Amino acid sequence: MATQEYAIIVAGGKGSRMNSATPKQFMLLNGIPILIHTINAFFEYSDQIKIILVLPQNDIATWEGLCAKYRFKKPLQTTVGGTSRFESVKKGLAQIERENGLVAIHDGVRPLVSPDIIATSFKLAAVHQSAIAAVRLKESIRIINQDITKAVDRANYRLIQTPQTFALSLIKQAYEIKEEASLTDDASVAERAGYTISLFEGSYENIKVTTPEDIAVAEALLNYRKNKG
Ligand SMILES: Nc1ccn([C@@H]2O[C@H](COP(=O)(O)OP(=O)(O)OP(=O)(O)O)[C@@H](O)[C@H]2O)c(=O)n1
Ligand SMILES: C[C@](O)(CO)[C@H](O)COP(=O)(O)O
Repeated sequence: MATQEYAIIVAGGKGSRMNSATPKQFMLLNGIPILIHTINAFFEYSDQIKIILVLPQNDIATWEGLCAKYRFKKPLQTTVGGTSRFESVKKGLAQIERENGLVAIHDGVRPLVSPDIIATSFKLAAVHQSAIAAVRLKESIRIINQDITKAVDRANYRLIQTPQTFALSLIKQAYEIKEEASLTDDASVAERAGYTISLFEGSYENIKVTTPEDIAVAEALLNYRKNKG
């Protein structure tokens, strides 16, 4: 691996939409915490990758317990997150001293990311400076303006996922901009900072575990994968 590859796995959120006492990144899928599935996918992609894991301040002890139980091939660097995803990513980036290399920023709660998707994101980011996983819409959509709704062409839209992989210098510079609520992902931050965004085909399996039914969907997808072989 000529270029150093990093992954920032953001798991610093509270999971308020999940309505669970346990933050969703620590909830179990087939008996294994969501975050462990996510980390394993990155180590399956490469054992040379440097992982920076962003955690909630209150869950460091939970994490230490998981480390003792799951014993990763390589050590991970950890840091405490902030009050928004933007702040958590920024804190993750601050852990990387180098300016050259590539970094995949990934939601800790997307446990079904595949090593292939991670590999594609690094390959494309090496060429285009950014590589953002995205999927086509499977349903019709309408735009809403007060009481009036209007059909729009779904072919003009994409659902955006992570990993969102960038040249390190680009994304470090981009994250110097002021935070705004509309900047919900890293591509929005890079775009606001003036950079062009490159998309690539993500996967419908790469769901974000957000609300309670997503746990059942994620487990079903894990089993689907296992049976597919
Ligand atoms: N302050 C935050 C907020 C979010 N995240 C991470 O960003 C990813 C995507 O965010 P989301 O699904 O919105 O997670 P939460 O913020 O935890 O959920 P909610 O919005 O329902 O509270 C998650 O892996 C989450 O842990 C983070 O690292 N730090
Ligand atoms: C980063 C992200 O997962 C891309 O789809 C998404 O923007 C996070 O949004 P959320 O509202 O914070 O879950």
